[in-house]
Amino acid sequence: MEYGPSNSTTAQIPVIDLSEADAQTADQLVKAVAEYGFVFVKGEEMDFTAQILNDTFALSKAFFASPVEEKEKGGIQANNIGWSSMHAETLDPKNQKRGDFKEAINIGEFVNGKAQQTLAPTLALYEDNLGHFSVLCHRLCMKLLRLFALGLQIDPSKGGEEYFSSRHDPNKGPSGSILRFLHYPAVEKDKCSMDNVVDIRAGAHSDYGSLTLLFQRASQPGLEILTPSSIWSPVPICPPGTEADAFPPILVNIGDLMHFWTNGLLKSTVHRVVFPEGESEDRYSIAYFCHPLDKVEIEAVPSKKIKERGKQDERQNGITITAEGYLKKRLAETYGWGRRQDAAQD
Ligand SMILES: O=C(O)CCC(=O)C(=O)O
Ligand SMILES: [Fe+2]
Repeated sequence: MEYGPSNSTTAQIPVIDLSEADAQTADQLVKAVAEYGFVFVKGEEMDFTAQILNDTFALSKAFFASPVEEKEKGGIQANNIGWSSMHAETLDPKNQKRGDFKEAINIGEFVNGKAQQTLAPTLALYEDNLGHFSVLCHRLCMKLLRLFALGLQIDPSKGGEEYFSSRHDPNKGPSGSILRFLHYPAVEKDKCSMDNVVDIRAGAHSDYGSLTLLFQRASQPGLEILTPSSIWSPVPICPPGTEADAFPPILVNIGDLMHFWTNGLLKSTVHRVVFPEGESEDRYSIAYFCHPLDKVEIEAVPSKKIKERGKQDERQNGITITAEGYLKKRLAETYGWGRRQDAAQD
């Protein structure tokens, strides 16, 4: 069913206000991601403003509009950083004949406000703004990670509320966290064939890391999630009650690493991006993929809630892996980089 048709009813993803970052909010948040794998968050003190978002989207647009030769100079590398051209990525290889109808630029971590990669001239001019945006994203992720730990009732002697955030602290070492701009051009209907699902903007997949933030533009839909009953549901951009907000709430989803770490309590959900029905415009989205520090061992989380759930822990089957090892394995599977002969089996 991972390539089935879309339902017309939008997904009922909860919207949570983070202004009061208390135990009740933490509980709501954990419940939402345990059920849907996705949640919308809002709250003024997050430091994002409509202006910052508009400027960042404008920068993304300018980058994608720049000459191919310029973008190619920073082509994607095995470290997952750089520009991936149209169709270069195939997120659902079993069901796609052509690669995703998208291009993307992955920007790695900033160190003291400086990008650790050569930025194309369009982006280089705004390095400070990009660095600031990436800091705001990470700050929000740290806040969410604290709330997850609070909601999961992690043993205070084992790190308590700081259990996840301390393992994502950029001052303690590098991680695979990525700021990603995405561009999905509008395609004429007869040039793509969604009916037999040959072409898709982003194939069905789940994200790899701890959590992802996603920023969308009000008139550019396309994201869908696979619901537990195997139905594809469109994700609204401005869910009910947020229409009057200065900008749409930020969409958060759980990645596979966090799913594995919490033994499936915080759930990663399969999603995809489709061509909307009727007239469409280009879609621009911005994702922030938050990963633990490379060296972090993904050990069983000392949480009362996870224990109470009583599901068999996958890590008891002798699996020990670092965050870096986990990410490398997933990237090899997506891009065929450094693929080992046995990669498909594990
Ligand atoms: O553009 C979007 O809405 C989703 C992007 C996405 O799912 C991804 O890059 O992992
Ligand atoms: Fe994704």
